[in-house]
Amino acid sequence: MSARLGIIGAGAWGTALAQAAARAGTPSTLWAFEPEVAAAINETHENPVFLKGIKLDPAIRATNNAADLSACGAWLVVTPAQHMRASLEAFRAHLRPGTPVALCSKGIERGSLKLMSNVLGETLPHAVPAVLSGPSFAADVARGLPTAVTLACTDASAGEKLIAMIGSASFRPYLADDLIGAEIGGSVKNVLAIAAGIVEGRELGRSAHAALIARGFAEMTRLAVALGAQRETLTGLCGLGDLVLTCSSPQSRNMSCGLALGRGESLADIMAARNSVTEGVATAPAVMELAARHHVDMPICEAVAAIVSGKASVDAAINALLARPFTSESA
Ligand SMILES: NC(=O)C1=CN([C@@H]2O[C@H](COP(=O)(O)OP(=O)(O)OC[C@H]3O[C@@H](n4cnc5c(N)ncnc54)[C@H](O)[C@@H]3O)[C@@H](O)[C@H]2O)C=CC1
Ligand SMILES: O=C(CO)COP(=O)(O)O
Repeated sequence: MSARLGIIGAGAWGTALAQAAARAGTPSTLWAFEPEVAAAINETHENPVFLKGIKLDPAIRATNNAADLSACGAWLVVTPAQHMRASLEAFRAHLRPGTPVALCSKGIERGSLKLMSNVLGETLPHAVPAVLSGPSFAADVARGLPTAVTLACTDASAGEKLIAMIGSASFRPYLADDLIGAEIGGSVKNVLAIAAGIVEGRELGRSAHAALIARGFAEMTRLAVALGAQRETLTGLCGLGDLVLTCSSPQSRNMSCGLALGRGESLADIMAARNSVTEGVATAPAVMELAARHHVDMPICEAVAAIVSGKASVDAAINALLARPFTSESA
C-alpha cells in the first residue's frame, strides 16, 4: 500500500486533515474542487479561501486532477454531503479495489435520504468503507490542539491502517465498528446545533440549553437505534462528544447559523454571507423524512426542519415545542 493519503475536498476540514496526516508523517495529495485553491496551497502553503491564516506542511501536495489520487493507499472524502455522490462518481475510475475510504462529511443526502456510507457503496462499491467523525473543529486540528475522534470501520486492519496514517499525539482516532451510529451522530448533531444556537440567540438561558442537549441526544439515539446502530456508539465521541462541542460554541457554523436565526436574521441573509457549508440546513428536512419513515419521534429536529424550510417562524416553533404534552423521559 502506498504511504500517501488521498484527500477529496480542500475545504477547512479536508485541509486540516491533510495537516493532521503531515503531523503523523504521512504525505498527502489534497484534491480541491476549485483549481485556484489547489494552486494557492501549492504556491503559498496556505488555504486562503477555507482555512486562512494557518501555515500548511509542504508535504501536502494539492491538485485539481482526480487521477492524481489513483496512487494513494487510502482516501479521506471531505466534500459537503450534498455534493458527495457527484464527487465520488468523478473518482470512480481512479480507485484501486480494496482501498480504505474514510467518509469525513456529516450529513444525509436529500431526496434519497441515504447516509454517506450508502452513497459510497453505490458509487465506489470496491472501496473498504470507514467513517471519521467526532468533536473536531478544523482550526483546532490544523493548529495541533488535542482532539479525539471516532474512526468506524468493520475491517479492523483497514481501520488501523487509516489510524496509523492520520493519528498523532494531538489527533487521536479511536477505532469502532459502527458506521451507522457514527454517521447519525455527526449528521443529527448539526441539526441540534442550529437549535442550540436559536436558544442562545433568543436568550432562553443555560437551563434550556442543557435540556436541549439532553433531549436532543435522546432523539439522536432513537433514530440511530432504529437504523440499526449500537446505542453505546452514540455515547461516544461521534455522538454525545460532537453534540456537546457543536451546541456549545459559536465557532460551529451550525450553531452560529442558529444564533443568527434566534436574533431575528433571515436564513437567506445568513447563507448569503458565508462561503462555508452549514450541513444542518440541508440535513434537517432529510432527518425528518427518515424519522417519519422509521416512526421515530424527533420534535427538536422537526422544529429546526420547519424553521429552515420556512414552514414555521422561530417563535411558533419554540411555542409548539413547549406546548407538547408531558411524557416519560425514556419515551
Ligand atoms: N470544518 C470543520 O470543522 C469540520 C467539517 N466537517 C465536515 O466536513 C465536510 C466539509 O466541510 P468543510 O471542509 O468545513 O467545508 P468548507 O465549508 O470549509 O468549504 C466548502 C467546501 O465545499 C466544496 N464545494 C463547493 N461546491 C462544491 C461542489 N459543487 N462539489 C464538490 N465540492 C464543492 C468546496 O470546494 C469546499 O471544499 C462537511 O460535511 C462538514 O460537516 C467535519 C468535521 C469538522
Ligand atoms: O463538525 C464539526 C465539529 O466537530 C464542525 O461543526 P460545524 O460544521 O457546525 O462548524
